[in-house]
Parts: sequence; C-alpha cells; structure tokens
Amino acid sequence: MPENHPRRRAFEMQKPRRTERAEPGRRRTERQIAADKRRREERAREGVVKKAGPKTPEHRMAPRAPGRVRVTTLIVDELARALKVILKFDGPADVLMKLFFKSNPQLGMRDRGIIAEGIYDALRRYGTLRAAMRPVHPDRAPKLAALAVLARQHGIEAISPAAIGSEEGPLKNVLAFDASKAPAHVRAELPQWMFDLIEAQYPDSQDLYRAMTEGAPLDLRVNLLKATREEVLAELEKNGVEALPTPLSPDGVRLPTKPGLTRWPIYKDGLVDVQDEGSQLIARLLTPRRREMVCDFCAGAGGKTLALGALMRSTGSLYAFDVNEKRLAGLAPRMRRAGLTNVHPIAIRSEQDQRVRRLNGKFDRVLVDAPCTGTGTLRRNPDLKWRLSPEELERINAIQKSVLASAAKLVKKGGRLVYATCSLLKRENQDVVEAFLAVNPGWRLVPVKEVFEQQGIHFGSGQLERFEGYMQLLPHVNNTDGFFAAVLERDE
Ligand SMILES: C[S@@+](CC[C@H](N)C(=O)[O-])C[C@H]1O[C@@H](n2cnc3c(N)ncnc32)[C@H](O)[C@@H]1O
Repeated sequence: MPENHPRRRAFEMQKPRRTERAEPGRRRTERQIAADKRRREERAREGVVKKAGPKTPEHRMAPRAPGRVRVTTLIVDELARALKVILKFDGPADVLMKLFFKSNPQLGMRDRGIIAEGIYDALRRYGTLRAAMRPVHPDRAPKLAALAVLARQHGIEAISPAAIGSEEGPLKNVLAFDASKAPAHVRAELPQWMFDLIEAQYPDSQDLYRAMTEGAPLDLRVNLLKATREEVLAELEKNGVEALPTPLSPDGVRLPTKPGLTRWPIYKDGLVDVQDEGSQLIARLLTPRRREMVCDFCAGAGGKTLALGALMRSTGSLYAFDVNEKRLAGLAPRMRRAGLTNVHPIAIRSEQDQRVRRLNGKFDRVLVDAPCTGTGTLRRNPDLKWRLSPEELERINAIQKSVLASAAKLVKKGGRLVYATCSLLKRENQDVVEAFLAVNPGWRLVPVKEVFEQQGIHFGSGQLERFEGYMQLLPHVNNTDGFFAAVLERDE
C-alpha cells in the first residue's frame, strides 16, 4: 500500500498532536496521557488490583471466563474509533485493524484482545446491530455501536458506568431489540442477495448461519519434510498448549486458542504452517506424487503450494503461477522456511500468458484454487459479506471460467486437475465445473470420496455423498472453512 494511500491514513488522521516529552527520546501524545490518566482513575474507582498478567503467549488471546472482563472507558473509546472507520466497509477489515493497532502502540495486550474481539463481533453480527440501532447522530453512532457490541459480548454490567455515561438509555434500547421479529436475512446476519443464494442451496442453512457468526479454530499443517504430527503435538503439549489432531487431514493440528505462534521455534524453523484443515484436504485431493510435474495455477502467497511441495517430498517440479506479483513474492521466504527446493514461482500477466501456453500438455497435476467471493471464510473474514455484491460475483465468476479453461490445457492425457474455491455458492462451484464438462467431453469427474479413501481419509456418513462427487466442506459440519473442490481427469 503506498505511503499516501487513504487507507493507510485512515487512523493516522485521527491521531492527536504530540505535545509533551515524557522521558528523553520518547514523546507521549495527548491521547496517551489522557488514556493513562483515565486508566488510573478507572482502576481506582473500580478497585482493580494490578496483578501480573498471564505470561505464556497461548493465554494472551485465550477466551476470558464470563464475568471476568472489565470494559473500561479506554476500551469503549478505542473500539468506537476503530468501528467508525471499519464499518464504512471501504477496505478489508484485517488491513484496517492492523493499521488501527499500529496507530495505538500504547494499548496493552488484554485491551487489544477485547477490542479485536469487539471488531469481529460487530462485523459478524452487523445485520442485527444495524437493525437494533435506532437513527442516532453520526457523531454518537460509533460509541453506541461499541457499547452495544461490548454489552452483547460481556454483559452490560461488565462495562464501567463512566464509559456508558449518557448513553445508558439508548444502549438499553439497542439491547432490548427483539431479533426474532427481524427479517430472515437479518437474523442470518447476511445481505439479502447472499442469503437468497445460500438459502436455496442448503437445507441445513440455519446451522450454517449460526456457525458463520462464530470464531474459527487455528489449524496448523505439519511440514512432513521436517517433523511428524506426533512430534509437533508433543512439543505443543510440552509448552502447555492445548492441541488435537485434525479429524480428517493426516497432517493437521487444531488449536482451540490462538497463541502468538509466529514467535515459536516450530513455526520459525518451518515445522508447521498456519493452514485451515480444508486447504490441507484440497492439497491431498490433488495427490501429487514424487518427481511429477505439478502446477499451482493461482498460488497466491503459496499456502497450498507448500502443502503440495511437502507431499512431493520436495522432488519433481512445482510451478506456482499468480497474476498478483506482490502476493507471489511472499512465497520465496516461506519456501525457504519449509525447506522446499522444487518450487518455481512465476508471476503471469493473465491466464492466457505466453509462459502458461508454452507449458500446455506438460503437467501431471494442476491445482486451480480459483479467485472467489470467499463466502466460505466468513468466520475469519466477516467483513466480506458486507463488501461483496451480485455484480462482484458476476465479475469473479467470469474469471473462474476463463482460468479453469486455460489451466485445463496444461494437463497431459491421464493427468488430473482440482478446481477449488473457498465459496459456498453453487454459482462459483458446481456450475463452473458443469459448464466446463459440458464443452470438454474428454474430461470426467472423479468422485472425491474415492480419492480420499485411497489415502485412508474417511468422512462422516453422508457428508460427501450429499454433494454428489464434489467436496463441499461446511463450518457447521466439518468445523473448517467452507471449501469446495472437484477432481477432474483428462481421458484424452
Ligand atoms: C484463493 S486465492 C489463492 C490462495 C492460495 N492458493 C493459497 O492457498 O494461499 C486466488 C488467487 O488467484 C489469483 N488470480 C486471480 N486471477 C488470476 C488469473 N487470471 N490467473 C492466475 N491467478 C489468478 C489471485 O491473485 C489470488 O492470489
């Protein structure tokens, strides 16, 4: 993002002027001084006794026991400041959150955790939040929204009365909102158009909506070039981190809490990478073998490339294409960390690029992890649902069809292609594959169940059968993101 990009300035513009020199070489802002003063006053008023905080990283972001959270004026004010920018939905929330916390170095770990959870909750349940908030002056709306979110999460009694101040009446009105009388798409916390598409597809939609408003676990993939799953589980246990093997992926580990993993040796030394179990299963569906020619057509920063490379035991050739040069640049350091030497990242101009066409008919396996709406990842990226539109779906859909057509030409006779998305929508999934098969009679659909069972991966009864040869993972069924995949084989 360029230095003068409006998003970069989103929080800086609201930064107060520097005034006083607190100690040599370290200036403090008016905001910091005021925040410290407020904190001291609140602590005194609320009788908070300063205790040593939890030391281990896994405890820092661990869910707090109900009734133990104290929501201070600082938390309310800072959450309001963040929501004022993020709820405009003119940029990805994760980027804006990063900028917000960067602009706020004085915030402690505990306050950051509460504010981050508040932002996620506001985004996940923005439908009912907006419906519950009566028209209010725009200057007051962010604070009222922040109070409502924090009260929904922790209870109104957890909030310092000083922080509520004159908003007590409006806050009680918001909390009294009866969501059961709201329209169905509001109750589902989705925009109407997306609700209509999902509703038409999933008979168990109510469970799906509920799961999409909850948090996601942290999944790791063990890099089999460097460690076994048992070794990683033992190392986590030794450090007091709760972890379990993922139910389906043979290389996965699931952590119910979110430790500061990137500082740990097992991460730094490339023994594990962060990857949803669903992504791990997509790499498994391609079943790349040693010494094969494999292509990851939409590699991005290489999450699935690394999984494929490890399955190939770093042999053969693994081409990683992407049109986004910057994203692809993230792959090189990850490859080094993972100890992979068989990956060739290539930035392409489009799916029609000359460098792609020169390789037609050369690959044993091709993965198309297509650009998509990301509707399967709403637990992690809840802002997406409010930022997407039917027009954007149309645009992405055209790219998906064109990328699949080009990528398929790379596959040699007898070779395989996996088309995957992290979308819940049939339009981006089954419809794209069926349109492809209709005009490419030399290709056939290989049932995913067959491919998984050959690798000893067994889904629960009916979980795959209901999608008739395809894979559609669902958060409420598999506790993964909502991934789709189809395995296609070229017969002639
Ligand atoms: C779902 S993301 C890929 C994520 C990645 N495979 C991973 O596991 O982290 C889709 C990627 O497709 C890329 N993309 C978009 N249009 C493309 C095209 N025409 N050809 C190749 N890649 C494209 C995007 O830049 C994006 O990185």
